[in-house]
Amino acid sequence: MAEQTVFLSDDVVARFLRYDDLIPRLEEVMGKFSQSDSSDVVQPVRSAIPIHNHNGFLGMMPAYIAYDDTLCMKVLAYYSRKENSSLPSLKATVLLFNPEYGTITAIMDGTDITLKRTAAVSAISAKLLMPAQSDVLCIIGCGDQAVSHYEIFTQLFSFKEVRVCSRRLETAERFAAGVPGPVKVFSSAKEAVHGADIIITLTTSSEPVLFGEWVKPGAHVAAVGACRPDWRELDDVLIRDAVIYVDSRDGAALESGDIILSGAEVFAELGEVLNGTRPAFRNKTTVFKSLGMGIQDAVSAKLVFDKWKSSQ
Ligand SMILES: NC(=O)C1=CN([C@@H]2O[C@H](COP(=O)(O)OP(=O)(O)OC[C@H]3O[C@@H](n4cnc5c(N)ncnc54)[C@H](O)[C@@H]3O)[C@@H](O)[C@H]2O)C=CC1
Ligand SMILES: O=C([O-])C1=[NH+]CCC1
Repeated sequence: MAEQTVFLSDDVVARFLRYDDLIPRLEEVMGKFSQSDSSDVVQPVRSAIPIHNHNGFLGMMPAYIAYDDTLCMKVLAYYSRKENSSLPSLKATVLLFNPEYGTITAIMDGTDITLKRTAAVSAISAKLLMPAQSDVLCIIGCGDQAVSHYEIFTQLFSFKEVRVCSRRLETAERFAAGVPGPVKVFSSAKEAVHGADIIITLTTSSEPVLFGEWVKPGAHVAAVGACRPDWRELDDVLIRDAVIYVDSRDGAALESGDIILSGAEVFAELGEVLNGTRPAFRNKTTVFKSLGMGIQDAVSAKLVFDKWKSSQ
């Protein structure tokens, strides 16, 4: 019973967390989450407390996955940083428990888990919802999440063109110089998204950065930032005209400023599309509003721990 808690650094986590293992596990757990009659997956909406003095919040994300007997909790600290800050916006730590005794099996740095599982979930939304012929990908916001999103989107799909835009041109240029493939840098989001088939918003903005009148009809938008009830990344026109998919309806109703403040109706959870109980409207303009879920961290942490353990 008295196992020793192991500490896994971000390098170790990154070494054992691979997209090809992660994606099927995320699809499975999000599908189970969206089965209303299932108690296989337990996950409350994230609770958050403000860190007033430092312009941030602390979020707690517990989850229990009965079918895999995984008990986990991610704790994340998010900060609205100044553009020139050298500090990251997000620090996360993942606790993996022994579900029988309640002891802590592993404490992992949550950075790589958060980057990869978020990008993988956006890629799942794209697989289901982006137009069948998708040639142009546009990424708005060129921070840490942009790197993981670029990585998985260019691995899984073949785009003819990848465009990026950020609040400052230098940030987008630095991103373009750091990734392996060709990327077109834009100084204006309006120009960057013109004609794009898929747009990913990955900003720390609390005001809209993407407007419906710029978006090509039928495009798919994965909106990953704006995770508080009074923050926006999308304007009312886009969110009201699109078919809205979310990771969790309960999460969206409590945490997403884009949904709450626009009064938009959520059409489906991604898990419902995965289960085949709600359709994927590839021909319509779609938005996937991502907020992040504890169950996504839990399957990632279990995967990392199992791989690490079998390597010992
Ligand atoms: N849905 C989910 O599961 C998760 C969402 N997030 C969210 O993703 C977003 C990005 O996270 P990170 O990449 O870690 O942050 P970061 O701080 O590394 O990068 C943010 C980027 O947004 C850009 N930006 C800020 N305001 C902008 C504007 N008005 N127009 C264009 N670009 C702008 C910044 O220049 C920067 O390049 C954050 O909002 C974070 O909360 C992060 C983790 C999980
Ligand atoms: O799920 C997550 O880790 C986060 N969602 C928004 C900020 C971090």
